[in-house]
Amino acid sequence: MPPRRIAVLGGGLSGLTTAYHLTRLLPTSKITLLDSASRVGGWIDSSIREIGFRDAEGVIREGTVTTESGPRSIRPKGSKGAPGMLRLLRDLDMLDSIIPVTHHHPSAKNRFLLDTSSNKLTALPSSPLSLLGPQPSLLKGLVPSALSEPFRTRRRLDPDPDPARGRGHDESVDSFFRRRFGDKIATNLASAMVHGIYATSSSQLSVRAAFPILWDAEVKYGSVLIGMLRGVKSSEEKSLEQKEWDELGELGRKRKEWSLYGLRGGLRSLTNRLLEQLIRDGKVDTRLGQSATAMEVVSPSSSSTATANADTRVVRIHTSSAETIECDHIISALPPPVLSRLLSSVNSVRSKVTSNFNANPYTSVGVVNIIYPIPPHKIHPAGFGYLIPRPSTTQLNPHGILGVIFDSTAVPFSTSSNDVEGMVTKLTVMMGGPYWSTYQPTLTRPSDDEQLTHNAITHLNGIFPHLNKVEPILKVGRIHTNCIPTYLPGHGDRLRELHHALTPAAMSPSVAGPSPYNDDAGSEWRGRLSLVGNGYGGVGVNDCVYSAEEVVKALATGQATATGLERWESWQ
Ligand SMILES: C=Cc1c2[nH]c(c1C)Cc1[nH]c(c(CCC(=O)O)c1C)Cc1[nH]c(c(C)c1CCC(=O)O)Cc1[nH]c(c(C)c1C=C)C2
Repeated sequence: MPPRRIAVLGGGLSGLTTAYHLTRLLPTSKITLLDSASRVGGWIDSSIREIGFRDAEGVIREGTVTTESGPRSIRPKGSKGAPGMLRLLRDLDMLDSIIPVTHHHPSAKNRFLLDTSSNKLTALPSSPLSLLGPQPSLLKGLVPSALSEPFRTRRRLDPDPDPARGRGHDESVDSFFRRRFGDKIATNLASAMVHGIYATSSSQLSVRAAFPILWDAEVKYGSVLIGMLRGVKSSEEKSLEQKEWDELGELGRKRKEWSLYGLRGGLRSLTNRLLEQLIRDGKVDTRLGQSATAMEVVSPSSSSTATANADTRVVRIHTSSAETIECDHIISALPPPVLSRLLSSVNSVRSKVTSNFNANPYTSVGVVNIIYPIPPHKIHPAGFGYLIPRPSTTQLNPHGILGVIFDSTAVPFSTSSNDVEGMVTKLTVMMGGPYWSTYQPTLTRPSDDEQLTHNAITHLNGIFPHLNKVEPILKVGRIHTNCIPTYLPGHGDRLRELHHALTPAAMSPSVAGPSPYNDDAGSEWRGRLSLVGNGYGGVGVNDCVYSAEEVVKALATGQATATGLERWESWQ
């Protein structure tokens, strides 16, 4: 029987999408959504800003521009959640808001790395043809490394004593690339890619959790290159995916031409629209500015007629406004460490349920949006932006810059002929992450947003000297503390353990081997807790939408388990 009363914790994209799907698939259930913030959206943070400036001819211009300090674009392929995201946009009547960026757009073709030894941009190869000529210093050796990769020996899947290389079932991205492609590619390409997605060190991040396709390619074909050419998905997976795209009709075909897409008004237009829909439907009790402070599994309150046995126990949530909410099921979209604190707030026994939630560190990213009153072609090449590989010493990157997004050309937000988007240059500088935590010597995290902004501008002036003479019209800095989890090697093993620990006892397979934990502790949560959000199966917006939809489907169709971690059942 699906739960009657469900509480969703967290009002970011994952929590809102969960609540939305609950209203569709479990329309008679009583749904409560809690978020400590007074606004929804979580890390999605778009702003429409009014600007005024004098252009090169001295004419005063006024208008609005969209800036993003979190995610800003969506990929129409390459992740399980890609069709679900487009379905969501269609069902919310938002297809007109899509701004497609086709494969021919400069943003799709021109991506750069910054060589910190020369402060020069290096174009990443955009096609096999571009690999034929001489390669710049950062990419020297790329072609021979790639061509020799299929002949490198395959990883032995036995236990490895080096924790950085995992437990034989996993290893870090850095270790994987060193083995398969050599030191140069690992240092220059893999580290930059990891900066641009996870804002962390490639030596810490699990390759299997973050880039499963690479791992699977080696397991299946003994080579990443051959795996990429032949594809790693089973024919069953491929036909299920194709079915989802076919169901989207013309949209499912059109998206093939897109490299990525943005949304008019920024990604916040999606989270705002979700909230609007929840309010309009009136089926979700949305409590903003109110968070859960503790949770426990208890016998129903005295007003209830049920008897106090294991089957009738309920979840009691204590909230920051000193209220209590009773429900049958929790769907948590909170960061796992925050959830762990809530779970152990009443019963503080050390269990797998609580300890595995705390296994991954989180990275903090400084984000600075800057707008200059001159068009982009006067400043930078048209393209997506640049990433900075991990330098040999942090002194070569004294402000700990991870990358810069050329927002004016990455996603063309311009919506009408009389707006000012095309007359200005929007840049976003991303910094921090491992420079503030793991890279040695560690750099000091700026003490305030002003220092952060100053560092971003100093960096840009060094790369584009022309900017030294131009005063920005707008500069806004913000540190997103603990915004992206770093999935450490062994992430999948820990999620499988968590899945078992949260699965109703009758369904739970026994996990072999001695355990340092009291495996019974936390067992009251079995069958009462589902997990969604970026703490588990991917940090992208598509991943978040996917995890939300899957959990709701599992609950609504009365699946044996709905932990949200079913995928890791087969991880070994
Ligand atoms: C707040 C900063 C973020 C950084 N990474 C992410 C966020 C939200 C998450 C992310 N970024 C990318 C992916 C890949 C898959 C995808 O969904 O597209 C993920 C999961 C790629 C990416 N990297 C940058 C951009 C603009 C994108 C496109 C997706 C998006 O709009 O977020 C640039 C970038 N992101 C980060 C850094 C340090 C960086 C540097 C230029 C961290």
